[in-house]
Amino acid sequence: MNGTVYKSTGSWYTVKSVEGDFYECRIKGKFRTQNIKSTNPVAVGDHVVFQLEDIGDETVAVISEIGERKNYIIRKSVKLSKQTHIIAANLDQVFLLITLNNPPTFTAFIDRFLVTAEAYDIPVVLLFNKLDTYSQEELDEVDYLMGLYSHIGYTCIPIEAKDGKNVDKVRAMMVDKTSMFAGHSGVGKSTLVNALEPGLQLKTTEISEQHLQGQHTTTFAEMYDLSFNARIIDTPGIKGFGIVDMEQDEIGDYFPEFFELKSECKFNNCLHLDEPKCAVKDALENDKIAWSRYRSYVQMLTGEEDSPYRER
Ligand SMILES: Nc1nc2c(ncn2[C@@H]2O[C@H](COP(=O)(O)OP(=O)(O)OP(=O)(O)O)[C@@H](O)[C@H]2O)c(=O)[nH]1
Ligand SMILES: [Zn+2]
Repeated sequence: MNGTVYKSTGSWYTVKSVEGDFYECRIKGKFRTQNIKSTNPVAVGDHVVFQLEDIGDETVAVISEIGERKNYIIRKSVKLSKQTHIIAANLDQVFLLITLNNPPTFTAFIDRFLVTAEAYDIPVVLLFNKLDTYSQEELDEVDYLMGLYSHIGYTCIPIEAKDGKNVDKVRAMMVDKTSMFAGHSGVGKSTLVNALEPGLQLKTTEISEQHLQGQHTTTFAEMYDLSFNARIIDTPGIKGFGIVDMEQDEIGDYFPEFFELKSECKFNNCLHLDEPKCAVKDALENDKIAWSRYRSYVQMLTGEEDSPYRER
């Protein structure tokens, strides 16, 4: 049978078959995990093949194969820093919620997130939330940012999650897809999910209560079916994408507007810093590339880890 992994606890996997039934599955033997040193061979979102097998008196569902992943997001395992933990696989899109205030979302954070998503090969949609709380000046800033990012090619939607404004636009984009929501704590992720699907209880609060009690819990991602033929992957306790290891000369390729100009730079390995005849620097001087984007790029390149804009 074929199915998709909805939940994983480390030894058991909840799989939904294409027929729509849920099975608690085990895995058997060793899996080739596409050259990733990962602590978990099967992740939420994985497409799997499984069989019902009789073991003794019991019938057990056993996963025997994992389909090729179109993308996946990983974290370093806490205990074994060289090993990684696959959080989720086969995401169609991630919605990044952005607020100018309460909390502030800096462009450096947005850009770092976008670069990581480009590296993971996951499309991002930018949702500018809490528009009802902004002054005219802040609304102008939102307009500017939406212009900037939509020009690069990212879909931008202004929303008010609390009173449901434009939530229908988000819903329409989610149909037939597997999505994830990201953004700083307090940007309105839970509020938006509640507006999209009233009554859906995600694990977020449960986890933070456990944290308050000082308990260490491993957080596992979980997939949920929504009533309008959409799926979301909830990753309790995980706010951003973390940091992907990237080679220096690869970072610029994940800024789409830089990548587009790269072939016009004099040197094909141009890092767009002080090289002569750099098309990216030219575009920057001519206001065709935003300074905020270039600043984020240089920050990532030079690894200014102590920057106040660093991802939380
Ligand atoms: N005024 C206004 N408040 C909003 C809006 N969206 C969310 N909020 C409020 O912002 C606060 C934080 O929202 P949450 O949905 O809990 O934020 P979150 O991103 O889920 O936060 P974490 O669970 O910490 O990651 C709540 O008090 C919401 O009511 C909005 O569009 N307008
Ligand atoms: Zn260049």
